[in-house]
Amino acid sequence: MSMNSITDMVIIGGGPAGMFASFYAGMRKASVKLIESLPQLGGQLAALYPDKHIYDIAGFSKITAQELVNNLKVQMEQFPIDVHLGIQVLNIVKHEERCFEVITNNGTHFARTVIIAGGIGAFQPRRIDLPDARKYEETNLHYSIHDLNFFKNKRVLINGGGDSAVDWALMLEEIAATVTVVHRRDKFRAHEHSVDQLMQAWVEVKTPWEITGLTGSTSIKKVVLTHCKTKATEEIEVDEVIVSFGYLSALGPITEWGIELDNGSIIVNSRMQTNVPGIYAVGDITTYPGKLKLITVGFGEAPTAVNNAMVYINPDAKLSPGHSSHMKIGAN
Ligand SMILES: Cc1cc2nc3c(=O)[nH]c(=O)nc-3n(C[C@H](O)[C@H](O)[C@H](O)COP(=O)(O)OP(=O)(O)OC[C@H]3O[C@@H](n4cnc5c(N)ncnc54)[C@H](O)[C@@H]3O)c2cc1C
Repeated sequence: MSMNSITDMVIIGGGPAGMFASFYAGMRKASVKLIESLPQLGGQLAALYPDKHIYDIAGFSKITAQELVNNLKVQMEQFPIDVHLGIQVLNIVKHEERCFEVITNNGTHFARTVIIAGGIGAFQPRRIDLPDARKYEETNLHYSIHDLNFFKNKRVLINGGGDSAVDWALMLEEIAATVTVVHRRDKFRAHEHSVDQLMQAWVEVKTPWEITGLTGSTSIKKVVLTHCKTKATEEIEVDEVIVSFGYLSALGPITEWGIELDNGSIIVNSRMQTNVPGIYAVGDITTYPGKLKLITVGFGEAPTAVNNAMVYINPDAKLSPGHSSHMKIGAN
């Protein structure tokens, strides 16, 4: 292994704490890989409450969670952060001083230091509970949308009653050949305004129905629906099925990495270092006396972890980089 194949920092978790830590590490000229299990950045903000306003971020009287995530992305993009989405870190193995092997479900990365910003754990979509559903994930069963054009002129069925299900239906209305929304309750949980739009769109809305069967050899050809009250059934031919039941999060493997925990949170010292020298932690996943699980606290912990990690990598490095206002960053 050449020294060049070792990254200065692997940051685990692309929530606000991991994103800001990535930016800050970039500002300190560290090479950085950011690994996130979801297909998108933003952690709880993007997954759980993108449209809600947040009022306790310094300098913003209010900002929506998704806007804050977008701003963090712009800030990060000033540096060549190597972002890996849809990848879950399974284990960290320490080989020698300043060499950690970060093992994921899609390969291994070597790092001089690791910063864990895993929040409340790796998010996974809440899956539909039907036999064979997992095999269709290889073909036409989706839990998120990456490219709307993929659905162009296709017959799309969306299952779910929250904001994502309704928003996706409205976005696909103009692109797909047909859009059917299936929800097991009569009432949607989405914003009233979006639900009104959905009812006026040419989207077919089927409530209270649920999916009780999927048929097709390698891809779903037909979806079996059952009416939740009358138990009547019907079949719909489809090209693509999108399931939007929200997310589950689980600390899962993080608890097995040999890092000292207290009640599921990682114990850190005032340098944000764990019991394993060279592994740091920031954000909701950390604990210490007086810890508050707030975005702004994670933002404060990130520079502490990064600057101390810089000294761990090179004991001659300065702990404080000085003030950013003395630096020249970006185009201006
Ligand atoms: C409804 C709601 C409203 C809130 N409102 C506010 C508010 O107004 N103000 C405020 O300060 N806070 C608020 N919070 C709390 C705030 O969202 C959290 O404090 C913040 O998200 C923590 O950021 P984080 O980066 O530490 O973790 P997270 O946002 O949880 O991000 C962690 C990321 O790490 C990823 N991850 C975990 N394990 C792995 C792994 N093994 N491999 C790869 N990726 C992994 C996860 O998928 C996740 O994306 C709110 C929370 C909720 C649920």
